[in-house]
Amino acid sequence: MGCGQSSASFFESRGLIYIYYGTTSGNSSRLAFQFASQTRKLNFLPKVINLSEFEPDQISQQKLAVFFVSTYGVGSSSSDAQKFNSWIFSSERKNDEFKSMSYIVFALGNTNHENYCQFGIRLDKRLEELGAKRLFALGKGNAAENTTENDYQNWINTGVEQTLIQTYPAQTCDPKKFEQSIQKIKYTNEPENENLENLDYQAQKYKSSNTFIINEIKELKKKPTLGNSTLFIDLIADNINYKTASNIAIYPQNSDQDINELCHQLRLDKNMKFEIITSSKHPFPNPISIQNYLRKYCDFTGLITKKQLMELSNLAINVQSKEELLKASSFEGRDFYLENFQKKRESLLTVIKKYNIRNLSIEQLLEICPLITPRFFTIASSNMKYPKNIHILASQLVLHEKRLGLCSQYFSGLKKGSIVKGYLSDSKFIFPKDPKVPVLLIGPGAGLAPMRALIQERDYYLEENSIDWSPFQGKMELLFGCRTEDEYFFEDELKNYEKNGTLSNLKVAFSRKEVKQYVTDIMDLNQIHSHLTMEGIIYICGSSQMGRDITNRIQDMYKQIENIAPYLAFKKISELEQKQQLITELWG
Ligand SMILES: Cc1cc2nc3c(=O)[nH]c(=O)nc-3n(C[C@H](O)[C@H](O)[C@H](O)COP(=O)(O)O)c2cc1C
Repeated sequence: MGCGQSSASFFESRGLIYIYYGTTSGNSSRLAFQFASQTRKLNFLPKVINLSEFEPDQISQQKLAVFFVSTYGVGSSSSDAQKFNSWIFSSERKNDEFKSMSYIVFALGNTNHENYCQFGIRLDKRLEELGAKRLFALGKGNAAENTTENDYQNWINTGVEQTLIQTYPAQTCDPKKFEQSIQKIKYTNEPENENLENLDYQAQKYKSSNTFIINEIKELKKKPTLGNSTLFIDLIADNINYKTASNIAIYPQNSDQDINELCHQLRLDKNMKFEIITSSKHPFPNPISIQNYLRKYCDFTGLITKKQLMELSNLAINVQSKEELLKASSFEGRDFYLENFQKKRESLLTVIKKYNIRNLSIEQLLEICPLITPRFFTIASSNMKYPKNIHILASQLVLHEKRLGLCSQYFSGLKKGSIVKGYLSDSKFIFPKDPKVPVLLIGPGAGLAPMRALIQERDYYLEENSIDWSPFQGKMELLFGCRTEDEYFFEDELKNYEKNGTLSNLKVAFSRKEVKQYVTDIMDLNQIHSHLTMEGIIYICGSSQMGRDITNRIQDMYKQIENIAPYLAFKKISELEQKQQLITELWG
């Protein structure tokens, strides 16, 4: 098909729409592609571009651009958008440089973080400052409750599409002039081709990622139960120079069981191979077998989205099923969706089984299923102590009624010798600028991961009698928290570090013992005050809720000890973050 979707509108188009995204864990790219498919249906010609590939001399001349950008750190962008971030906020930009552009921004973030959606908010303002015309009010997607995708859909429903249609009437166009990105497939007998060249940013990233062999994988909890288990994974990292306490992103895969169930339900022959017919870049290497597409790329076990429900409602044969799916996909049916789909963490797989949908094609899967995105872990080892191994800790996630999250499911099927794909990226756990300052590490549960790496780093230099070279020459103290002794990870190792002087102090809070304590209860506020006065650094890792509780305690400390007003105590937290005296990495 040419420009439009139907033969009647074959030569009709509303023109090019540039859709930019900046992402780390894939949410922004997922929405960018979803938006592209929605605008394509409106006869626009979408061009999806990762912000790492923006063209400085062209972007400001583009007439219509939509940005999907996530926030990381102190109002900053994801790392792929860093270059764009510096460029657009540079004082070299002129006030009317973007006067030809109309734009819309959708910001992704998480309300558990201090700077909710800040990068998107800043970008939205900055484009206006540079003369661009804001076509629609900024949208925001909140990952805190996993509602990013539905926040997006609700935002779309407030009139984004109507505004676009009204502003850009369809005009006759030359279909050859525009690149098309409609994905058609063709079944083939050709061999699978892992080396396809013309890949988009995400696929390129996957292709160029490293492979790691599992050296050891074991449970850390003495009495693990479903959903209360933490794996220790030791990956062989020969020839890979990783940074202590940095991040590793791992690509999970769907299990044989889920693939078989999906193929059985949709009557797909998993050994059939297909190729994607597109003049744009490919989302993954192909030709590929259905089973490999489903295993490595198709995310069909994530929370079902309203868009997927809408597509499934078109395919349901039973009238009641059709109505229910349609209701769940609608704005009015949001409570119905929440109760029956979101809370139960239903996925495309569970819904097609429940509603007996049998006629979903590979083309439709490509259209409505996002690609599997990597999961990030903070490295739990020091590259000085373990130069050839990367350690991670992975807590198990149960979605609903014994169903595991994709990555937990993937890890549960791995053993010594299994191969995983992933890549390294920076974390916020940088070393102190002044190695002599004291550091306080707070990392309950799996939040211990980066702390263990930092402790190992100091221990390495002490063992080598070369503490003057260590990035941690000042005192190092650890506050760890868990429910009972059964969950006291690396107990012997940590006690040893205290014994040999690597740790000046090791304090553990048990939340399920007679005296219930959380890490916040073992924080000595006077001591923390003098720690910060000495320019000491506090590293925190764990759940967002725990991170908030800890920063609230630090605010209490300022109120009590310095006797300052609550808003000033609050401000102190951002100041500490800016001065890199408070370094946090939080999840959930
Ligand atoms: C290490 C880390 C830091 C984050 N920092 C912030 C932040 O400062 N402000 C915010 O609103 N969201 C923050 N987030 C949440 C992400 O922006 C959110 O999960 C978003 O959906 C990610 O989009 P992406 O998958 O496209 O990267 C952070 C997430 C992580 C993992």
